[in-house]
Formats: sequence, structure tokens, C-alpha cells
Amino acid sequence: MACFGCETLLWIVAIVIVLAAAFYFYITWTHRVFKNAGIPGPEPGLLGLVSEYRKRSMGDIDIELHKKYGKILGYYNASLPVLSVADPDTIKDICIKNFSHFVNRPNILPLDKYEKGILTLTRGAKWKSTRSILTPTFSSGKLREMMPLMHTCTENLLKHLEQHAHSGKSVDVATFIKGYSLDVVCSVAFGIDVDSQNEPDHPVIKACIKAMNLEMASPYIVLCATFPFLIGIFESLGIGFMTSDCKSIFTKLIDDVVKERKENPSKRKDFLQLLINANEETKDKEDGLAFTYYDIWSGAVVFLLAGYDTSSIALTFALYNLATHPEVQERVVEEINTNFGKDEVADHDNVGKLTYLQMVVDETLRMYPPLVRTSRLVNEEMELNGYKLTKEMEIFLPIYAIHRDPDYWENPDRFDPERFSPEQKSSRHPYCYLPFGVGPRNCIGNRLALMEIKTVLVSILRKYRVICSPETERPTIELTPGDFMCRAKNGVFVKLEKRDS
Ligand code: HEM
Repeated sequence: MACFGCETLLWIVAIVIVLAAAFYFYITWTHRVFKNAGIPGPEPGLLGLVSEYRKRSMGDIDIELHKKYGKILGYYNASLPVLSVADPDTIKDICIKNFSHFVNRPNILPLDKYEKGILTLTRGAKWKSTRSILTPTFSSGKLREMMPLMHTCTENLLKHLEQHAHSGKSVDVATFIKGYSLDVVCSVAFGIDVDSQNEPDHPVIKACIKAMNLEMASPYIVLCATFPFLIGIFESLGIGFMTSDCKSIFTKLIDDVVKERKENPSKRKDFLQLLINANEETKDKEDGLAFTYYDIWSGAVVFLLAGYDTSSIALTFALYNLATHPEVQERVVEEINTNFGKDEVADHDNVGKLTYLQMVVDETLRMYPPLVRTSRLVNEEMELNGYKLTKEMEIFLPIYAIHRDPDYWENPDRFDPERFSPEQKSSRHPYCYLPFGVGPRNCIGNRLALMEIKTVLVSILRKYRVICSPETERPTIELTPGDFMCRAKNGVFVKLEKRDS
């Protein structure tokens, strides 16, 4: 007769075996989609590409997959099938021609009542109404009004760079630029003035940094991608993707500012005020069309989630490209000197004159698109170019891989701003360049981002020559593995040399 302890152990072993077998059958059942549809792609293994995300950058993974399997392929993120589309004509079909079938993006994580209003994640009618309310807040007039706030952040950045330039040592510009971008988010979206370089322990700064720390291979994402039904369960329990401490810091901050401004109307022309105005103006509209208090929260937070890292990555890589290509840098400086008066401040209106600088920024966004992939969700079963798409299938557009595809870009790893001369631009397929995405669901902040990047570059380049140091990674920069964003793994080190004024 078996002892009690042995019997328990046998039960545990049996349960583990049954669970492991159930998991195996479940996962192989979910991995049947592309084989059934005849769509090429890598063997899924147990968790699809998840183990790859720990080793290599997402951009490099996409390049390799598309080289091997063609412009349209299927892979799995844990149990979730993803159709990766790197063909510009099909991208046009998805994002423009058949947009109504692909309005939404997949949610890879649960969303609570605050997060559901975040524009990048909203769906259907809610997306349409939020997008149309937010679009005017990014108009030229509104951007012009926000410039003075951004200018104050640039002044802070220059102050910090000055201290380090003096030392003659190599500096990680990524850190400085991130600090600057955080100051912009706090000022423009949260209505507070913070100098994050001097106040790294400020609770809002810490919350912003924590809220941005999501990687594709994080346990939370892998769990939800393996068992997607958990997303619904978490949502019904009121659990979202942001940690509760970050959420309560943002909520308290926004509550306080909204309350204060409703009692004492403010003259400050920031994005948060535009959100408060939208809330006032739509409060009598029927349910679903009004811009609610939660939408103010989501509007401010989307600025952080979508606008902070993206702009700082673009700025950082622009400085890297200028340091590694001094002849391009001197041409930009010459253009600035020709078009700007001695003490003229770069602003919304005058940066438009700098056409060569625009080409440099465009080429930087090609080589290092801040968002490595963007996505769409199939909203009903359909056929597209001979492929059978199932309802809820995720479609990813591998921006980084398309930008490095030699079929569209000669010598794709070479930095060459001339690719964006009017002649070269007009001779290229328009959908093989997608740093800001494409179609009605493209980046709402693209003009703001470009204005910000160009004005900051002008301010830095008029003061400093950005040069390589022994620490500058060359010929290319290693990117962080498994990151949605195109982030430099080891920072971006350069030296700053003061220019003669
Ligand atoms: C260089 C900087 C930036 C880059 C490269 C960038 C890139 C992108 C990309 C690729 C998308 C997805 C588009 C698509 O799926 O077609 C996107 C969406 C979005 N971006 Fe940006 N972005 C930048 C800056 C900003 C800024 C400053 C904001 C300001 C708030 C912003 C707000 C958004 C929002 C709200 C969406 C979602 C739009 C929607 O779903 O309707 N972005 N961005």
C-alpha cells in the first residue's frame, strides 16, 4: 500500500503531466493558422518568436524573416498569429483602400477604464470620435502657441549640455535628450514645469520612466499572448497594463491641475488645457461623443506613451548621424546660418525654410524609425490579395525592415540624406517609407514631432559641433533586443565642441 506522501506526489506528477499535455495541444492548435492558409513563415516552436526577442532587436529579426520568407509571412507571438506585411502595395490596401476592415490595432495587454481612451489603443467609433476631437489640438496654430513652453525645455537642455561640453569628455546624448523630452511631456501634457536632469527623483518623472518600460518579452505580455482570454478576465477585474502606482501619480497630478484650472482659468497654452477645453465643449453631447474626464487623462498619457520616446529616439539618432557624417553636419549649419539671423530663435515658422535639415531628419527616421513595427487588426474574415485573413488576426507592418529593404533602398545601411531630394522622393514607392505610419490611423503627432526635432537640432548645432569620440559605436549602433522602439542598447556617445559664435 502506497504511503500518503507518495500518493500526493503521484497526484501532483499526474496533474503536471495533464496540464503540460493540455498546454502542448492548446499551443499546437493555435499554431495551425498559417499552415492551413498556406502562408510561409518560420516553424513556431513552443512560443513562436518570444525566445528570439530576448536575443536580437526586433528590426533585425524582421529583416531576416522577410529575406527568408518573402514580403508577406506569418509568425507567432506565443499563441498569437501575426501576419507580417512588408509589401508596399498590400500596405496601401490595408491602411488606405480597405481601411474600414482594419480600423483597429490589436491590444496585447488588458486596458482599464482610463487606458481604454488612449488614442493609440481605442477602437471603432470611440477611436473615430477621439481622433476627430484631438486632431485640431495638433493644428499649426496650436503648435505655434505651445512653442514657448518647448523653448524653455530646450534652454534647460542647452544648460545641461554646456556643463558637460566644458569637460571635453564624451557624453551619452541619449540621456540628455530623454531628459529634455520628459520635460516637454510634463510641461505640455501634464501642465507642470520640471527639470528632469536636476530632479530625477521627482515622482512624476519616475512614474513616466516606469510607465514606458514595456518589452515584447516581458512576462506580462508573454502571459497575455499565450492565453489571450486572460486579457478579458483582467479587464473585468479592472486591471490594466500600467502599474497602479504610476496610474495614481498621473491621476492625482491631472486631477489637481484640472481642478485648479477650472477654479482659476489659466493662460498657459499647453496640450492639457486643450483637453480640458474639449471636455468643456463636448459635455452636453450624448454618451460616447462627449470628451470625458477619463479622456483628458488618456489624452495627457498618450502624449507620454506615444510622444516621449519616439521624439527623443529620432533626435538622438539625428545627432549620431551628424557626428558620424561631419560634412553633412557642416552643410546643415551653413543652411541655418544662411536662413537665420544671428539671434533668431528657431520656431514653428522659420524651421520650415531648412530643407536640407528636413532631408537629414527624414533619412534618420528611415534608418532608425523610432517605432520598429506598427499594427492593425482584421475586423472580419476576408480575402486580401489571395490570402485568407481570419477575424481578429493581427497584422504587423515591419517599418524598420521595410526601411532597410534593398529592393527599395540602394545600400540601405548607408546614411544618405540625398534619398530625400524631391527627385529621388518622387521616383520611389510612397509606401516604403512609413516612420509615422500610413492612412487615417497614422501618427497624429507627426508635425509636432518634426517641429520639435528640427528646432532642437538648430539650437544645438548653432552652439556645438557634434563629433565622434572613441566611445562612439561605429559603423552602426547596437539596438536593444526585443524592444518595440528602436533604442540604442549602450547609449549614444559623442563629444560636443563649442562653435565660434
Ligand atoms: C519622431 C516622432 C514620432 C514617430 C516616429 C511616431 C511614429 C508613430 C507611428 C509609426 C504610429 C503608428 C501609425 C500607424 O499605425 O499607421 C504613431 C501613432 C501615434 N502617434 Fe506618433 N510618432 C512620433 C511622435 C508622436 C508625438 C510627439 C505624439 C504626440 C502626442 C504622437 C502621438 C501618436 C498617437 C496618438 C498615435 C496613434 C494615432 C491613432 O491611433 O489614431 N506621436 N506614431
